[in-house]
Amino acid sequence: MGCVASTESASYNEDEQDPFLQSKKANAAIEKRLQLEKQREKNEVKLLLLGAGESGKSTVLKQMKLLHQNGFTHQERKQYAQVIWADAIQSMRILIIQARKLGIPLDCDKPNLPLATFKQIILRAKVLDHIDTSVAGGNSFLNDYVLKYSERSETKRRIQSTGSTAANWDLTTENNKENVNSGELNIEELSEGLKGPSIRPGVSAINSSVLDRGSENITRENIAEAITELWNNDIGIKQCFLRSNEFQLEGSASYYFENIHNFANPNYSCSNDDILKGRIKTTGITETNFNIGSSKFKVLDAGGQRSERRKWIHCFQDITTVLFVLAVSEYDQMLFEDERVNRMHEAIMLFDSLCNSKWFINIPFILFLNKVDLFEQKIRISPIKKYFPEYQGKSDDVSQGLKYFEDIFMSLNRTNKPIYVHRTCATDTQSMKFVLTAVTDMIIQKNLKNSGLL
Ligand SMILES: Nc1nc2c(ncn2[C@@H]2O[C@H](COP(=O)(O)OP(=O)(O)OP(=O)(O)O)[C@@H](O)[C@H]2O)c(=O)[nH]1
Ligand SMILES: [Mg+2]
Repeated sequence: MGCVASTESASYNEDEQDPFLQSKKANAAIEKRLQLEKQREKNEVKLLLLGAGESGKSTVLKQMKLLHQNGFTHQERKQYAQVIWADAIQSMRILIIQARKLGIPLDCDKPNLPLATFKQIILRAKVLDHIDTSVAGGNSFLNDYVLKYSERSETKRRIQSTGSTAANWDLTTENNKENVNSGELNIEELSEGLKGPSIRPGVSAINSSVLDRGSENITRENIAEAITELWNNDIGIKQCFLRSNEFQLEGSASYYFENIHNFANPNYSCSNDDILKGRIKTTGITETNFNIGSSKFKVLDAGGQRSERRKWIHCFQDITTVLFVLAVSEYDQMLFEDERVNRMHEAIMLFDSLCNSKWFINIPFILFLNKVDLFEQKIRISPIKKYFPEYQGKSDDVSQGLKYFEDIFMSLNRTNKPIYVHRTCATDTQSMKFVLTAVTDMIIQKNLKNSGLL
């Protein structure tokens, strides 16, 4: 026994001193590590979310976080509470202003009606006095806020945009640059000259006295009450809302109004549904990692507005699958960036250039026909034919309408790659669970097959 042991030990020592054997061992170890790395890489999926602004890309990512991560952080819940509160007040303000522009009579413009007081509260409230801007996102929140709500920026957007099609997503062009300057913070411009009739004595005495003491005395409760009253009781506001495809309004405005008393609480922490309904524009490209089954998913979420698209090319390398999100309900709306361009036309142009680009010749595409819930509500009041005269289907037939747009997108594919289509409502967690499970399973299977692991 002892003899064997001593022989082994001797041979071990000899091996250790043999430089040839040592380097052979080191090579073998490196080889093994590389093999493992390759195996891991083969199991890694890079999913790229693309589509025009507001189509729902980040909402899809949020659903993935709910499904495969621990959901949202406390900070995110607080941040969305601030952003939604600001957007709710501005959305009601926009409805009042746009009603005037569209010639829709408002009950809150009628003298002697209590609604006039509520209108004044909304027009006079200084939104930024009522939120914690640092929690809402600091400078990027302010920049986005100015861009969204300043009338001056609105005019500038129209002037600056080229309005042409392909050039808008030329990754090298500087034409789409939007000059965001926080020095232009002039939100009160919105209500200037639109103050309407003065408040009559005796009408809604409590709120009138709030206003008499100046806008700094307007509380969050006053604002929440005003929004609720105008939303529930002013027929003109509802009529204007039904025509919101004619101007820019947050897609979830009605949800904000209906839940305004939650957002009015400065300590409110958003629920999952609130966050799914809330909107924070993506700037740049975010990367989120998930472990799904034995695969690693790297999900890249790119900002979809025109000025953001110049950055896209930086993440086109080594993509496993592209998920293109289309807001199918937006066939009757104009771009936020350029109000002369129809949102569906923009999405068609975008899909055409991406699907047939050299980067993605052999990369499978998934197409989400998103916002089907809004599409269903909309087609009855806003006929597809008015915006797409070639449409031959019935004006109130949801599946014919969806098929029409699906066919347009499928016909754009001039490559041999497959396109997998799903009809989605990205804000609906239950249905998205099924869709995303099917999608990720399919991607994993395809990826393993392509890597020779299956
Ligand atoms: N009703 C409804 N709203 C949706 C749906 N999908 C997204 N939204 C809402 O649409 C708004 C925009 O969604 P985002 O996910 O931020 O859009 P995005 O594509 O990431 O936009 P960018 O970051 O600007 O490119 C949010 O308020 C969402 O809640 C949907 O299927 N139905
Ligand atoms: Mg986004």
